Amino acid sequence: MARRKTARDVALDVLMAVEERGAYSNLLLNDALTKSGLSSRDRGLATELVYGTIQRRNTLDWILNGLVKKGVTSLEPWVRHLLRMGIYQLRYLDRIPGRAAVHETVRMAKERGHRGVSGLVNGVLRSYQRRRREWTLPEDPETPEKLALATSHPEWMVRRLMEVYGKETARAVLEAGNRPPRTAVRVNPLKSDRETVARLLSEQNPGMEVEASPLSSQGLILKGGGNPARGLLFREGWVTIQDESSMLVSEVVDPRPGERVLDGCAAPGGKTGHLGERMKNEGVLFSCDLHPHKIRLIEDQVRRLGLTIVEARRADLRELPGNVEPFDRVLLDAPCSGLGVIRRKPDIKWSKEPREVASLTSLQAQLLDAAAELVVPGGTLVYSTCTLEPKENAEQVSAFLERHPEFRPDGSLEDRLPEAVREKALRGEGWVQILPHHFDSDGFFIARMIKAK
Ligand SMILES: C[S@@+](CC[C@H](N)C(=O)[O-])C[C@H]1O[C@@H](n2cnc3c(N)ncnc32)[C@H](O)[C@@H]1O
Repeated sequence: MARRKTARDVALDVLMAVEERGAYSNLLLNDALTKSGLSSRDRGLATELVYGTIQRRNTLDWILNGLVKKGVTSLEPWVRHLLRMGIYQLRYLDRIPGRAAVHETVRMAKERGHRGVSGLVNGVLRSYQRRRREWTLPEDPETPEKLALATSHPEWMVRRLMEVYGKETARAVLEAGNRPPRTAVRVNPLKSDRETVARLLSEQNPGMEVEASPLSSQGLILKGGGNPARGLLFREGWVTIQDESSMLVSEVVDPRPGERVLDGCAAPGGKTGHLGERMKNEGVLFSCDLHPHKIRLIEDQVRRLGLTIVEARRADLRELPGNVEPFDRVLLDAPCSGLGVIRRKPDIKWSKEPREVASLTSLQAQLLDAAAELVVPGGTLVYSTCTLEPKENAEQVSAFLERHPEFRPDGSLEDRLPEAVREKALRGEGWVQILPHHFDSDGFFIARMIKAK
């Protein structure tokens, strides 16, 4: 009978699949954990190994390049992932004794390869244990190369962040990228209120600390004490797991009951759900996405929340003008390079390339042009991304406003932002940029514009 998979086996399978299929680590990991039958402790270890190994890849490869004769790229992919995971445990997981990490890694090498591979794995890990002082990271990294190594990000990203935000801020952003994401939930005002839900969550989850979010009036931050996605409050639609910066987006859209609202890039439906809640389930909420397989995710979301005003449809936003009546408010939460959500999806660091930004900015401009046509005179357009790249954010919006003199940046945005955001975030005319270290939340850009009457 086949041996049951351990946390390390599951983690290695996910690491290989992320690279082979180019899929997001969080989706693959969730899927693998659901099928694994692992205890909650082992699920925690598998999660830490997957995220940690991807997060620290730069630093791990720097070490491995000093230990593997022909360098880390000469290794078969599974051996490379296994060694990265082994070194990760030795370097970053103090609670795992070194000999257990080596023993388990060598066992996996034996099971998956021939004797030569397990010999190599054993030799590399033991050499690292003996020589680990040789890999001391600079305490105050001055250059982009050193900062890339110390924070384990690709050099092009470090250079770009330094160029845009300066060295100190870039470093704070990069360090925030390595911190584990906080869990936040949005309370559904159609079912309850923030105080009641905070009390229920604390009662139902011993050890969980619950705090009000400084970013959203509907948000709660949860620390420790279980997974809210498994609880009754989630299943019954009282809460939705969502990052606090994301919550701010629908608050800035500020839709009113009875209006016609479009969520133009909607899947998986996090913001659609929030818009529907704020509309008190009255009016029309048209929610579309390009990819047919994602429409079900929006439908599941709105059903769970008890929303009946949502029409979820597969559509290319660029083809909607002329085919639907215009809307009082349009949200364009555009596809982007995702540099603000690296702590949640660390694989973005290694899968994105600078040239992708160029193709994304051109897609975003096309989406914005289509969205503009879909707003009624006097209506509101909100553009948001979860990235930190100005070409996709403030520069994108400036170019849009030049192409569309019928729109003006909305100066009232300032008054709509919570005080904490006004104090910390970067702001321009009608836009706000939250960086990941400001609130330990996702990095987000939000711009609000008004169409002339
Ligand atoms: C950042 S995600 C949206 C996240 C969503 N607003 C939420 O809060 O859950 C961007 C979405 O845009 C969709 N998309 C990309 N190109 C599109 C297009 N031409 N028309 C409509 N949707 C598109 C992608 O499939 C993706 O789901």
